[in-house]
Amino acid sequence: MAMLKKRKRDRTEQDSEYFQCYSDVSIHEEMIADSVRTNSYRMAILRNHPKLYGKTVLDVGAGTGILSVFCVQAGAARVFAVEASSVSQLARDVMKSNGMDTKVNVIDSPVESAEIPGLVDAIVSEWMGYSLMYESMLASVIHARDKWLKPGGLILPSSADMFIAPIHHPSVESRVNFWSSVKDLYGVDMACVQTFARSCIMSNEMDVNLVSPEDVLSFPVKFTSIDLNSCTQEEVRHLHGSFQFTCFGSSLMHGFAVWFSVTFPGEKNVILDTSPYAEETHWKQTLLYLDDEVQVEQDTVISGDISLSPSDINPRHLHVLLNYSVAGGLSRTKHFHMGS
Ligand SMILES: C[S@@+](CC[C@H](N)C(=O)[O-])C[C@H]1O[C@@H](n2cnc3c(N)ncnc32)[C@H](O)[C@@H]1O
Repeated sequence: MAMLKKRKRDRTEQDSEYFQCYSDVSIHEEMIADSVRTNSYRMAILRNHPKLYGKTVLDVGAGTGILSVFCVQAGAARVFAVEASSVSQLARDVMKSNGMDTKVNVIDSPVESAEIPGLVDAIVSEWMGYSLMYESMLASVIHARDKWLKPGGLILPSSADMFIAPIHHPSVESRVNFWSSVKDLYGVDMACVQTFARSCIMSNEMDVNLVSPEDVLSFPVKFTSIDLNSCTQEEVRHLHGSFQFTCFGSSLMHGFAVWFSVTFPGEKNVILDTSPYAEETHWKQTLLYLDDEVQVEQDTVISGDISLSPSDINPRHLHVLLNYSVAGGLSRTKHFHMGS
């Protein structure tokens, strides 16, 4: 029997599949309902009222249009709301419902092929995916910035930082231990499934999940930063950074958590923080599990490096390469995937 091989789709097919995901209401519902996300954008846009008043704004990936509405509320004279998925129709309805259809031009197109008359004073975009780079939407924002943003124009958000920390994750133990509890439930001994369960959980797939602050085993390390005013396509395609942690105390380490924050400039910066120490967002944290848990003690040193890049099969998907060593032991390498 012939092996089924994953067919590598061409870029157009991948993009239409990607925009199709944004044609459903549930993803927009999740984003708008994420009050940490939506209120951070709202506050950041309204606080930039002195820079937006009477100005022209480009909203890259406008979705249902809420950020464009905030821009008009902040005084923008004209907003180009560019949206490639079919929800652009809804954005148009939202503008009408809010009496903003004369100020906001909804453009149904990928930003890469949009026609914008002239340069803009500001760009706003919510482009961040899981682990910041999943979906690779930042490339579209950079494209728009280089083509349409006036020199010295405003870009919201203006920077992004990525963090990593070693973690304990109690769900690994509870899911593995579930198999030994089956005997109490139904009288059938299924403890032999535990090893398989552990290998499935601690796989090469990245897990989007929440980490409690008490399960972070050391101070986190900021391993890379992006300046949205100046970053290039090449720089953001491969993000890389190193880390060294000193553990707080005795614990079982299951892996690493990765998260990001973005900063909006203004008289007072607004920071949208997706860390385990901040209020929960729909991005949660991204977990990278080791193959086997490791016992760490107070002052155990964990060092290594991490790289993020688009997957070879689909550039919207994410590949992470992690090298790490615990207590000066053997250096280990693990590849992780999100999406493919
Ligand atoms: C994370 S959502 C944000 C939606 C909206 N701005 C909000 O804050 O609710 C990203 C949106 O950008 C759109 N998008 C992604 N890449 C795009 C591109 N190259 N051109 C136009 N729209 C794009 C997606 O279809 C999606 O609706």
